[in-house]
Amino acid sequence: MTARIIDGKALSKQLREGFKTRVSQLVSQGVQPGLAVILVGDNPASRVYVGNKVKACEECGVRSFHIGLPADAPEAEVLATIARLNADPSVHGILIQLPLPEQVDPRRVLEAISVHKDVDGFHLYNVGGLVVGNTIFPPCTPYGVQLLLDTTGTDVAGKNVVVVGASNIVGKPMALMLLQREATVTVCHAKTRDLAQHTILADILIVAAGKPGLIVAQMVKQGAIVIDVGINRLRDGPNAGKIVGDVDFEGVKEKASWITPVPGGVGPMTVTMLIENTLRSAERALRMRQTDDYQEWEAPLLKGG
Ligand SMILES: Nc1nc2c(c(=O)[nH]1)N[C@@H](CN(C=O)c1ccc(C(=O)N[C@@H](CCC(=O)O)C(=O)O)cc1)CN2
Repeated sequence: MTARIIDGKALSKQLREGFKTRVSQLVSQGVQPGLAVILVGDNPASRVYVGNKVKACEECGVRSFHIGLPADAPEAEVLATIARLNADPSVHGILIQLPLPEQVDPRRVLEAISVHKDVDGFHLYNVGGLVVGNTIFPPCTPYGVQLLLDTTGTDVAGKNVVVVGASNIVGKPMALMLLQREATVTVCHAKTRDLAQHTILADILIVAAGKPGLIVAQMVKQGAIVIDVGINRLRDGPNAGKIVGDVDFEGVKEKASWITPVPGGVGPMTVTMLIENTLRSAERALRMRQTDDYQEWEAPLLKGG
């Protein structure tokens, strides 16, 4: 059996078409959705990702504000930039591209973003919301994976899901989102002994470890759904420069029922869900303006955020 492909590029295209209608509706009510993207330094991969985010904004009619800060920008300058954007009503979403240079503490910076504009979903309030199944902005990559899984028509309730990788931006939130949907979730990480003994039991295998070729066919259950979140640029060998995931695609596709490619699987969905969250934020801002009552849909805690 050869797996069917879960096409993140195609789903992204379809979702972005729908976004254009939502943007028109917002604009007709006087709200132009806006996303601010902060890049500190000039990491080449980060520059590409930020460029993709700005391009996606243009495609969907979202106004983008690209703020570039030098690699040696002090943390105070980053915090001051965020404070300015928090107060700017034309900005509905703020994201700071990760990783950050070492002089800038990512936690301090992420906590400085208003929870109302935290479209990456990395603020502690949103992270905590995942634990109780009620977050304002789900983090973009796991949110995208959830939609990709939905396209297979699979109900995750009761399924064995194994998440390989326990990062704060993918593995941990992914596990919480699937637990909320009543999956039986196992999280594996760098210290996990005998990874294959876990992965072989997975009805759904989600891999976000950042290690090319980590998952090979013998580690995968026949008929499993395999989602590859890894994005690795090969440095050496005949394929140097090529982008690959964490899964040996050619081998595993002969065993899985569904599989995401890299590129063209999860990556494009990360950017698409960022636009979804930005639109959601602009729609919330409009509702707040119309009713002047935050408590109608959010906890009072948010009032000062
Ligand atoms: N503030 C954030 N920083 C980072 C995040 C994030 O969600 N928020 N995630 C990653 C990087 N990332 C988005 O920022 C990201 C990575 C890759 C892709 C993507 O579309 N990949 C393509 C291949 C790209 C290529 O050819 O180079 C694909 O998989 O098809 C989108 C977003 C870390 N930082």
